[in-house]
Amino acid sequence: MNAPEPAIRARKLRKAYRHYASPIDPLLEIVRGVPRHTEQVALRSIDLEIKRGEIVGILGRNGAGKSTLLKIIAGTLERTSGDLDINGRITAILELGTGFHPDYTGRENIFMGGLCLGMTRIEIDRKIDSIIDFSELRDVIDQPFKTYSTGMQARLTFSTAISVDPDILIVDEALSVGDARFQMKCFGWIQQLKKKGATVLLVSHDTNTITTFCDRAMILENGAVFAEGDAKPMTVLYHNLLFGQSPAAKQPENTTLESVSIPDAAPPPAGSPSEATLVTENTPIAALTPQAAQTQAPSPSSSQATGARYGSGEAELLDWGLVDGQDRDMPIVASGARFRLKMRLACREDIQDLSFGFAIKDRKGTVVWGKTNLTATQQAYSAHSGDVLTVTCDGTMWLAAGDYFVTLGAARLADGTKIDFIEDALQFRVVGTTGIFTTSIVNLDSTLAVVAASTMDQGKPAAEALT
Ligand SMILES: Nc1ncnc2c1ncn2[C@@H]1O[C@H](COP(=O)(O)OP(=O)(O)OP(=O)(O)O)[C@@H](O)[C@H]1O
Repeated sequence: MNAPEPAIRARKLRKAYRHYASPIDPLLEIVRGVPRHTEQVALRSIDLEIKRGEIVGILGRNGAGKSTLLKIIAGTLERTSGDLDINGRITAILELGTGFHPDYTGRENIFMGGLCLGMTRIEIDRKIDSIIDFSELRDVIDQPFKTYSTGMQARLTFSTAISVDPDILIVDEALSVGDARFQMKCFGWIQQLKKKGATVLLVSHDTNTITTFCDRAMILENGAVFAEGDAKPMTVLYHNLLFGQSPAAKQPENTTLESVSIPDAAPPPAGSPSEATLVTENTPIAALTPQAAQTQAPSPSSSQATGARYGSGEAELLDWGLVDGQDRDMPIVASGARFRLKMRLACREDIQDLSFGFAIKDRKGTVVWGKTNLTATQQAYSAHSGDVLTVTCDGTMWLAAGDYFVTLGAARLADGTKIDFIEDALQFRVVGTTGIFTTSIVNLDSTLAVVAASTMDQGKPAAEALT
């Protein structure tokens, strides 16, 4: 049996924009037959294949060629050379309000947008109520589009675009301007679309969005596919690209990464994890203790994981860990146990505006918790060359069962420059969450009670009947 046709297939896709010094130059070029332009190559030679039903994320720095690629796939921009096969009805949300007229009302713009998307008037008439409902803009739908906030424009653009039930949906950052609740609604709709077998191509600079929603991701760099593979390793690689060494040193062009294999957590330390004792409960979170410079070598713990490391080098993390009350590594943490996250940072220079942070991510790369001295104390910290700072963060593990990763490091408060940051520096497993849904994300400290009230209680306030 033949493999099903991919939704999108590109071979040697190239795009060179022409720059003319003067508006008359294109005409002179034709008349005189002599080139009067310079070329900006936006896409060099892109090969890609996207299967039906896949959600693929595209990452890349500013100017990498993402929008150019999406516009060519969407058919709004001509390619210079190469082959492109598209199988299915395509809808693209490339820029907010594209094709929408600022003086027309929201309702009129739904009509115009719908016609541009290939719907008939009858089809639009049939769908307009559900479009307005999805946008949640019924109160202002008869006001001019130009009076809408950016988020409201995003709602109308998205709601109109998705009403055609596309086979292929292309979204270029447009969702990032909507508020968080509307974004969730859109992503929920995208998941539904995927279940129906549609293909989604999503550009986002937000790596959480990529790991949460995408099956695969692709990094564009300098107009070429730098790497592609499972979403999670691609986001780690992308961080490397942004903050680490030069791309050439990290990953050869056009290579495919295998998915990150998450090793099983090591066995628990001596003593059952459920016996994990309180770690100095009264120790303040992010207690920062400057100490005399120490030369102790890093001591890898059993829960150390691997991840990208990047930073300016003004200070260096010496060691880090997730430990219990006796300072033992906790590769396995019982739900409800106290824990301490810690790291030691050796300063090579005087640093006036230090901030430190820990974040916990789940297997998909979604940050499920994070804390810095800024959120905790709203203060930056000053350190001198030669200081070794010990940073600790104590807490109670109320995450649901599963595997998690800790990202940690130090940054400058003023401009966010990373000083020494390690993605996924630690890995741990939470166990012992009985009595909650296996799909739970957190294990809230909760009890379930049922009170049977007789019909005699009717008329009493519900709260009273339940106490
Ligand atoms: N209309 C244009 N005319 C000339 N050059 C262009 C044009 N559009 C894009 N470019 C150039 O092509 C390259 C790729 O641009 P593109 O917008 O595709 O990048 P991008 O990855 O989407 O960037 P960003 O993340 O900033 O949106 C850049 O060097 C840009 O300057």
